[in-house]
Amino acid sequence: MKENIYFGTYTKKSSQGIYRATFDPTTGTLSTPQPVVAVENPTYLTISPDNTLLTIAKEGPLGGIAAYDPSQDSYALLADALTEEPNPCYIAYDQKRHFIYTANYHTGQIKVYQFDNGKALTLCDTVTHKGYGPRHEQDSAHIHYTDLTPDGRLVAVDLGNDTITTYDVTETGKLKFVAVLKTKPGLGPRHLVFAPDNETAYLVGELSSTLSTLHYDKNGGTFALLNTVSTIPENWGQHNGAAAIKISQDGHFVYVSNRGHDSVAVFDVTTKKPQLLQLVDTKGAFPRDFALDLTDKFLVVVNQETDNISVYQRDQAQGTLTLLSQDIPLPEGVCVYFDPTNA
Ligand SMILES: O=C1O[C@H](COP(=O)(O)O)[C@@H](O)[C@H](O)[C@H]1O
Repeated sequence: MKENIYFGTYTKKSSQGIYRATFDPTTGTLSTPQPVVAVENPTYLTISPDNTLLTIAKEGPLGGIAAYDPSQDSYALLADALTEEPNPCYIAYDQKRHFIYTANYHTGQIKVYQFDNGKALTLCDTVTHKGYGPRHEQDSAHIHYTDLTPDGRLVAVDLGNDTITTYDVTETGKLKFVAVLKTKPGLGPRHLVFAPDNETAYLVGELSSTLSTLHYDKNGGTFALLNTVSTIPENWGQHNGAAAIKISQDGHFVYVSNRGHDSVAVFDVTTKKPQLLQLVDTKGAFPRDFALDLTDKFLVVVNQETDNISVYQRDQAQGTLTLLSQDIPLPEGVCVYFDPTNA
């Protein structure tokens, strides 16, 4: 069965908003993405299990989130929550509690919304981080990611103050601080993924171009650092900002995109000490995001600055990638999302 794939974009140049394409997992063929939702800066998106498209959104000076109905081609707007502030950069949905969480890089804030009946978005809580780091990009807190831990806490990754913070979520959507891990100064943590064992997490450091292995202890809600490796070659002398991180369904391989080196780094993580297997050229500039398809046999990456998508076949036993295509057009691509509801 063909898979639906959505692309979030910046709309600073020619992009019209959210794009959708179909992906054939028997051949690895991706159709040319077409615009489906006209919205400013849908830079991150997700689809809830009950089939609501939730996205970062902007409307002139207002920033926030919006919810659309993807069951019809009109993608009717169900609800939005926009206020006078920069738009966030990450959105997550909590199916069990019907909450939505956002991370805002610019304000250093996490917001929690209730999404009842799929019709109204009510703000339940706002948490503001403080602090900074040694790099010029770390002038203040810059939360880049917030999502659920496997045991239902919330974890926030702050690039600005080099922290990984865990929160409990109350029934009314309030966040209660649990614990914080301070990384090496200047690491610039951006995103993390959990392994299927639910106690190992892999963290990408944007400013340091690193991949760190963390141990998550669900009893105390704490993270501990196990090791850190580079995502780029030692002799790379130009700018690089590591960006997206994904893990294979079997938990054996981790993938990280490198903006600058313009590659995807492939790691074997079977021993929990990542071993670099491959650095594949993304055939474009600034690979901001990528995703493994629903079968885990392919990887699709968007090159933000060259407006193209590249597709790779993934060897499921070895973890390695082989380029299949590199010239599928997509303006200002920043998010790749396979719709899990059409699996
Ligand atoms: O990875 C990055 O993300 C931040 C946050 O995204 P934004 O769309 O909320 O601005 C961005 O500012 C930064 O340039 C980029 O490297």
